[in-house]
Amino acid sequence: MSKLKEILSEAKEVLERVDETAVTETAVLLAGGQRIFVVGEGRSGLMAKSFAMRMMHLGATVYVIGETITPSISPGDILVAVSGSGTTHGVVWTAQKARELGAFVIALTTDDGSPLGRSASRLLTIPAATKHRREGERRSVQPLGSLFDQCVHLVLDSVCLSYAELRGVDHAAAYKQHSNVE
Ligand SMILES: O=C([C@H](O)CO)[C@H](O)[C@H](O)COP(=O)(O)O
Repeated sequence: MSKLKEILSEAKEVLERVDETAVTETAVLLAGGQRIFVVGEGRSGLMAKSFAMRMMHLGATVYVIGETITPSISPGDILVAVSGSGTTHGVVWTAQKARELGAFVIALTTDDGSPLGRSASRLLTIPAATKHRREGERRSVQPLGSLFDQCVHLVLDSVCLSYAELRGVDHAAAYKQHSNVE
């Protein structure tokens, strides 16, 4: 099998096990109009940022934790936390702190029982391999958490698609929000 086909086959297997109702419900929650914050480290953080960018195009008020222009989090805000392992210190700490501050936390992780999973108000479980290759975790031919990253990206794009439908944002409206200084 070609490498590309192998990756597609791995991602398909994981995505078929993602709870689509949870994906739709996530979009409904986000379309509620609250401010959205995202957090993640490394490649998980890049997936979170990519989601934040598209949500901005779709009209959401969205911030990336750790950026200089990110304001304080308040009750009613939603934090989307991405961590394959669910144990990355900064992400777990941010999720716990956000809950204490009254925010709603949506976690994307492979492990519902992880510290991040246990800190979340709602889970979007992605049953992929992580960089730790823990016992019971899905196998992958790809290095580190690549399979998790790919699947998170597609799941969050699916959230974006539902969000766009719910908010009545079409391609033309999203395009208007796209940077015009690049
Ligand atoms: O960057 C990462 C690494 O390359 C694995 O693919 C991870 O995303 C980063 O280390 C954070 O880990 P998790 O919080 O377990 O996703």
